[in-house]
Amino acid sequence: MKKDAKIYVAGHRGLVGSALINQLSQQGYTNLLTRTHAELDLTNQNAVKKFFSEEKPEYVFLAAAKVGGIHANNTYPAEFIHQNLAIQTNVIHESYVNGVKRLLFLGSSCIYPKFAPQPMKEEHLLTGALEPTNRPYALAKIAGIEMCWSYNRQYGTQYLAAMPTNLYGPGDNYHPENSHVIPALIRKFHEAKVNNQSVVTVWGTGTPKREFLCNEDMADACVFLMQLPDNQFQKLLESDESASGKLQPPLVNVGYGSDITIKVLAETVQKIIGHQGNIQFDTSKPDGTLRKLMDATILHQAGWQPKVSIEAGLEIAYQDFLKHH
Ligand SMILES: NC(=O)C1=CN([C@@H]2O[C@H](COP(=O)(O)OP(=O)(O)OC[C@H]3O[C@@H](n4cnc5c(N)ncnc54)[C@H](OP(=O)(O)O)[C@@H]3O)[C@@H](O)[C@H]2O)C=CC1
Ligand SMILES: C[C@H]1O[C@H](OP(=O)(O)OP(=O)(O)OC[C@H]2O[C@@H](n3cnc4c(=O)[nH]c(N)nc43)[C@H](O)[C@@H]2O)[C@@H](O)[C@@H](O)C1=O
Repeated sequence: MKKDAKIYVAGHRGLVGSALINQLSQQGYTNLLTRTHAELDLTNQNAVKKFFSEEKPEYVFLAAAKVGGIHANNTYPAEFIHQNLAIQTNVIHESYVNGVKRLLFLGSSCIYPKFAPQPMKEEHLLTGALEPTNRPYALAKIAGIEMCWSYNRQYGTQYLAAMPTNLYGPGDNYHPENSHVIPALIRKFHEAKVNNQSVVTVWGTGTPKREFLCNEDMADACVFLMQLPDNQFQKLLESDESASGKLQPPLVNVGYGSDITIKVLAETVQKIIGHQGNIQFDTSKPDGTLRKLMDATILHQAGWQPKVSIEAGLEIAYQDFLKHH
């Protein structure tokens, strides 16, 4: 990507999109193209068509999506499948029609089977049943991967799908019910501290494990992937050398490398916030997948590693929460 290349960051005000804008700006990219949701509804086929034909971006980071935690996914399944299918279909197709050089589609670790072997490799896609709490979202993301792969095969495009693990960081959504676990716990422990409440309720049993990556690292990995020289990028698109010997979609895992239980996460957040008191587990709430650690060997072999530890990342996230609440 040349420094003056026209780069469209879809979803630039979101957790990942905002970090992408920071990362690209810091690296000297000067021609960033953005539209807010109000300016361009990516579920609107005609609006997306008009936007791409007028603007002709050269590179696309597709970080716009309907996103939420376990409760939101479970409560609004129709919105999750409809909006994600529409956004990605419109953006991927118009990228093809308008000659976009490279596109990075962001999926999610929930595309892998609920009981996939751990750590989960790219080749585990479509080898078993999905976790029910986020199946509509996961199926939309799987369709997005298949669409990237199909366009690459039929039209020779260069569309790569990156699968992030659970993300957090500055600019997160701190909604009490609809957010992911880290922003939810930051809010709960902070509110308990300022209101002198001794007990904080954490959903589920506390035993599920999650792998967490800071949005700054996620954006760094996305830019790293899009900057790969042609031969290396092409190799990721055509990675058919899996252990199973089967053809593989253009898919790459983006993870931190280790996971922790929700109980340990809650205790860590409690300590960082300085809340004194007890944690109680509400087992009427779903646990979701028990474990979903990614195997990020492909990305590591390409030369990328995360930089932000979970403790450092949680500190940064809490400071961001304090700035805005
Ligand atoms: N956060 C996480 O833990 C994980 C995220 N991912 C994936 O990473 C990507 C980025 O997620 P994240 O940054 O967390 O999500 P956010 O919800 O923070 O940001 C998504 C962005 O997309 C925009 N958007 C949503 N719908 C539309 C639409 N119809 N038209 C235009 N813009 C729209 C939102 O705008 P507005 O808010 O105004 O609607 C928002 O700016 C997504 O593909 C997500 O699936 C994958 C795994 C984990
Ligand atoms: C990234 C990923 O995010 C979603 O999946 P998830 O990993 O299950 O997401 P989560 O962050 O919401 O929960 C993680 C764990 O944490 C527990 N938990 C405890 N207490 C709270 C709590 O207060 N809020 C939330 N949200 N969870 C809590 C919760 O019960 C669960 O065991 C997908 O739907 C899908 O969107 C997706 O791809």
